Amino acid sequence: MSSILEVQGLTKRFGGLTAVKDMRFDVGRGEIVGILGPNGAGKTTLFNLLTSFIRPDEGRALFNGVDLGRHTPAQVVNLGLARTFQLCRPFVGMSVLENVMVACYSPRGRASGEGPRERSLRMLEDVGLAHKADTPAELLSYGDQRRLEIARALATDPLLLLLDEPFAGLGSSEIEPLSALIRRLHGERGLSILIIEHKLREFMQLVQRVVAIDFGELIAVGDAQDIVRHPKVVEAYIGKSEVDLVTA
Ligand SMILES: Nc1ncnc2c1ncn2[C@@H]1O[C@H](COP(=O)(O)OP(=O)(O)OP(=O)(O)O)[C@@H](O)[C@H]1O
Repeated sequence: MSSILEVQGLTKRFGGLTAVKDMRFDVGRGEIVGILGPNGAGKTTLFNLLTSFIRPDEGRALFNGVDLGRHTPAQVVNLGLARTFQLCRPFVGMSVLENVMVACYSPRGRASGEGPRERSLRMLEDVGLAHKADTPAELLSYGDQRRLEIARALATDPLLLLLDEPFAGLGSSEIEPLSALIRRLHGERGLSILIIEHKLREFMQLVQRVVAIDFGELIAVGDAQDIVRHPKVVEAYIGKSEVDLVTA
C-alpha cells in the first residue's frame, strides 16, 4: 500500500513546551488510522501542523509527496486534505444546506462539475442530514453538527479526511451510527481517514492501525488489538482495568 501521508520528524514547540516531538508515521492510501493519546498529548497540535494552521519547528509532512508546511490552510484543502474540528463551528444565520454550499465553491468542489446546490444536497444525503437542509445550522443537535462538519469536508472532495474527536460529547446512541457513517464513507469512497479519539472502544471497531502518542511523542504504532495491550500504552494511558473493559 503506498502512502498518501508521510509524517517525517514533525516537531512543534510552544515556548519551553514541546507539544509534538519528532513525530513519524504514515497513512496508506485508503487506510483508516487512529491517533490515540490522553489530554494534552499533542493530537490537535499534530492536526494543526498537518493542515498548516501552524508551522513546524522541525520536520515535515508529505501529502502525495507535497510538503504541506509550504502551503496555506486553504491550499492544503485544495490539495485534497480536509478536516473537521473538535468544536463544531457552523456558519450561524445560515441553513444547513448553505453551510455545505460554501464548501462546494472550493476549487475541488467546483471541479466536480455539479452545481453547488445539487452537490450540497448530495453530501447531506450522504451523511443523513438531507431532511434538515433548511434548518438553521445553529439549531442542530451536537450529533447532527458533527455530520454537518463531515458533509462540509466531503464537499471539498478530499482524498484524506482528518476527524478531530468526532465522538466527543456524544451519547452511545449517537456514536454507533456516526461510526457506521465513517466506515461507509471509507468503504464507498475509498477515503483515507486519520481520526483522533480518546475512546479506545470506538477505535477498536473503526481503525485499521493506531498511532499512540504521549507528551507529544510516538510511543507505539500497530493494530488496535496489539496497541491496547502495548506496555507503554497501558502505562501512559489506559490502565489494566480499561484494557480488560475494552477487550472484553
Ligand atoms: N497555541 C498554544 N500555545 C501554547 N501551548 C499550546 C498551544 N496549543 C497547544 N498547547 C499545549 O500543547 C500541548 C498539546 O496540546 P494539544 O491540544 O495538541 O493536545 P491534545 O492531545 O489535542 O489534547 P486534548 O485531547 O485535550 O484535545 C498541551 O500541553 C497544550 O496546553
